[in-house]
Amino acid sequence: MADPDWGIAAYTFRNTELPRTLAEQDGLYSLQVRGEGEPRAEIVDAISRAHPGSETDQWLADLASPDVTLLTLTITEAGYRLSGDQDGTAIGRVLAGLRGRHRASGAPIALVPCDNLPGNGGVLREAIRTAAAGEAPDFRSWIEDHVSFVDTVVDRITPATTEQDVTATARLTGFEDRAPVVTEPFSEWLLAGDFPLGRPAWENSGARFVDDLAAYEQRKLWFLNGAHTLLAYAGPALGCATVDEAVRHPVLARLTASWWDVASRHASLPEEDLADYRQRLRQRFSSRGVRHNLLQIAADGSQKIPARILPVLRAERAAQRMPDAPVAALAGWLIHLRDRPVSDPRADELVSLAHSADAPRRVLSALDVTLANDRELVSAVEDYVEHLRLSAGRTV
Ligand SMILES: NC(=O)c1ccc[n+]([C@@H]2O[C@H](COP(=O)([O-])OP(=O)(O)OC[C@H]3O[C@@H](n4cnc5c(N)ncnc54)[C@H](O)[C@@H]3O)[C@@H](O)[C@H]2O)c1
Ligand SMILES: O=P(O)(O)OC[C@@H](O)[C@@H](O)[C@H](O)[C@H](O)CO
Repeated sequence: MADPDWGIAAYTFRNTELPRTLAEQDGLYSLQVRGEGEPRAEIVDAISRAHPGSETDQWLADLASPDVTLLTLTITEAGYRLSGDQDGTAIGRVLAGLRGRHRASGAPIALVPCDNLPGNGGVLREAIRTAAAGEAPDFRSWIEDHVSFVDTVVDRITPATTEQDVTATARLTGFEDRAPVVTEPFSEWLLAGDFPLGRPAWENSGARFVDDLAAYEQRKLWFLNGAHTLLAYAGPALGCATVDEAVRHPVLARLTASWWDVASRHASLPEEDLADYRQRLRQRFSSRGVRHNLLQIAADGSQKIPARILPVLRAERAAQRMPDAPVAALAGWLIHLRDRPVSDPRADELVSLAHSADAPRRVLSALDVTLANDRELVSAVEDYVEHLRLSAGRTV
């Protein structure tokens, strides 16, 4: 492990099976790295304890303890949304933990979101501030002074584990592991922010600490996640199920390259850097080592498209251009909302809009009213739905 002086107390609030499985395995799990050559596996011993979120007292005790110096969160993009009642949400649970910490020791803490959101540290800060609006003033000012919100970019393609992964890992390690993780060889973890009570030596495992990661975050969200989103919606419309299959489809390969060309026009990093990242992405996406299911990536489009696709599309429309790749992503999303099981915090509203008359405009307006008022764009999305339908040779 990166730093044997540290250990992780892991909590999952929705999946009650995983902490039980991990506890039965003494927190050990195997990491299988699959690239183009032979897969390799290692046993990870970073987790000291695993708890279901129902162990509220333990959660509160951990967060109150000054021995706990940081909290990472991986709760998907949708996890940062606030609804009326915070109880039972991830943000509500973190706030309850901070309240206890303030009362108990008042020790500072670093919060480290690891989800694919632009400015994820700032997003978390705003969510906590909003949730704490009705709290006592001294607690609110303690949050401002003692809680550090760290920005991160986590870049490693790690699809959900399948039963085949479980079997293959057992064959490789000889260890019967019910919670293996399968990933690719590439990995990049960037962090920017303060750790007031210290942190593990993550740099020993390749993490990089930078002052400002906005340009890297933009590159990752647009080039990797934006292309994933494009493929997740246009891919199934053309009969593809996984990322590696999709990038071998001639129409999708061309759209992906076109997306990267368009995104390059507006990205902040130098052209050589973007070209190098694209080159690596081509290899990463086409690897048959990790089979990344497009329907997994298709979840929560309403939370992902605004960060990954719309900034580039807006910049292109401002320049009076109509690039086909972002239009294809939106058209594919419309087909997805009509035809597939939709997992999204706004699913009911979006599915109903997608089946309404004037669907392209109304679905777009759920994301951005200005874009929905762009008649040329609405009509391009409508035409692209038809184009995908004809390309697939099926009725949408
Ligand atoms: N897997 C990857 O390749 C990868 C790489 C980089 C970043 N990420 C980020 O991590 C996130 C999670 O990916 P994962 O592979 O760990 O997925 P996962 O399905 O294994 O874990 C998601 C976790 O989030 C929880 N969750 C889901 N919706 C939630 C909500 N509304 N509120 C609170 N918790 C919620 C689930 O219970 C689960 O514990 C992604 O959405 C992405 O933002 C993933
Ligand atoms: O649910 P998402 O779209 O945020 O994530 C799905 C994949 O795009 C994502 O997990 C990538 O594999 C990851 O971001 C690579 O670093």
